[in-house]
Amino acid sequence: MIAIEDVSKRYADGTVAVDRLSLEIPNHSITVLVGPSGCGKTTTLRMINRMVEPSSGTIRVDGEDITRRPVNALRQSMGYVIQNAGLFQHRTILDNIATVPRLLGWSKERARARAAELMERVGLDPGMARRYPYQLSGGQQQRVGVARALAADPPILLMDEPFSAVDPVVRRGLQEELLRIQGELGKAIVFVTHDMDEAITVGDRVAVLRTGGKLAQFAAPDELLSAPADAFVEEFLGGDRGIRGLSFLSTRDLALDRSQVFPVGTDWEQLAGQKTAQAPVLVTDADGKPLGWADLTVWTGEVQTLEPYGQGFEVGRDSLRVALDRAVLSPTGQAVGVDASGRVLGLAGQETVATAIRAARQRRAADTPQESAPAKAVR
Ligand SMILES: Nc1ncnc2c1ncn2[C@@H]1O[C@H](COP(=O)(O)OP(=O)(O)OP(=O)(O)O)[C@@H](O)[C@H]1O
Repeated sequence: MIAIEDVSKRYADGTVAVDRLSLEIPNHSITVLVGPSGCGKTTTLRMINRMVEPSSGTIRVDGEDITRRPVNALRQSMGYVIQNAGLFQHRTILDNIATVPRLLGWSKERARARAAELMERVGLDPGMARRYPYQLSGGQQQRVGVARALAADPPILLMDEPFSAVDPVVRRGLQEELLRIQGELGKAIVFVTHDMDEAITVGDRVAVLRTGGKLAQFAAPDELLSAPADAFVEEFLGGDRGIRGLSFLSTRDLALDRSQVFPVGTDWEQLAGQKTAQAPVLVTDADGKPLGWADLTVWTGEVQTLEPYGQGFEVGRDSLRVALDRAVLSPTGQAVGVDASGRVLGLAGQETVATAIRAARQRRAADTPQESAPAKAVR
């Protein structure tokens, strides 16, 4: 654990960048520092690896005051990733990644073998090993930056706006990749961004700083969205925080309706005469996978041309936000809930989703353990 205890930083010109900051950053989690430009995020991060020395206060790693450790040893225990990756332009991708192991005295072969392993881990094609940074896209360069920071397997990873310089689509890919890697490696990651959406996507806990380097709120993303500490945090979170908060509520307990789901081979003529046929029905293939919507109210002797069902949601994996989105976009107002292999489990209309939202809110208000556990956004 990294413990920042009552730390302040006043630069030589008198600027107070960080003001009496206290934070506990647990192992095996991603802690995000977020806030407007100049609020002291980078200064805080750099005090952890002693690129900047605090004016007062103490920082401990696993209980030990970091000023007691030799700076080199401290930095080797912390991978560091910066915006634009900061790669060595005259070195190949493989040798960029092998930099720290080589500094630690590993043989060239061992360091390169480790670098090749890391390329695979961060999703880089092995064919890129011999290329130079300028021959890679911005997103690929960032992956190299992450691989390089992980090369000596440090327990701590410091990331300063690592994905800010790439376009939004690539950025989302990098965020997902980071979460996947973290799921495998379980580092203590401190991640700086000025983008609240990014903070909420990658963070287990988010520290919101205000100008002048003061902590405004330190909380799990769903708590930030549902209970911002003050007007500053609320404004920084931006609009539609209610809808965004649905990303943290699971579809696991949705009351799905199966009464309007029928497989091919159903006796449609008989069904057309029944009450169920007054609403659109979802037709599935023999395997239970959705084919499309059919309208049996105007029976012409065969099933009307099927209307595409659009996209479904995976029950338990996707969030209520996704389910609501699918219901809003559905031609029938019903979202199609499927299992991991794509078979239909049932339908959920907007009202069903709204009921699930109310139930989740009530559970949260009652603070049952199920809802009070630190939440990571489902999809
Ligand atoms: N070496 C320095 N000397 C004097 N002031 C500094 C120095 N480095 C940073 N500052 C000031 O300290 C404050 C915090 O800067 P810092 O870079 O930590 O903020 P930040 O939140 O990371 O900003 P950004 O999002 O724009 O990168 C700013 O007012 C900045 O101008």
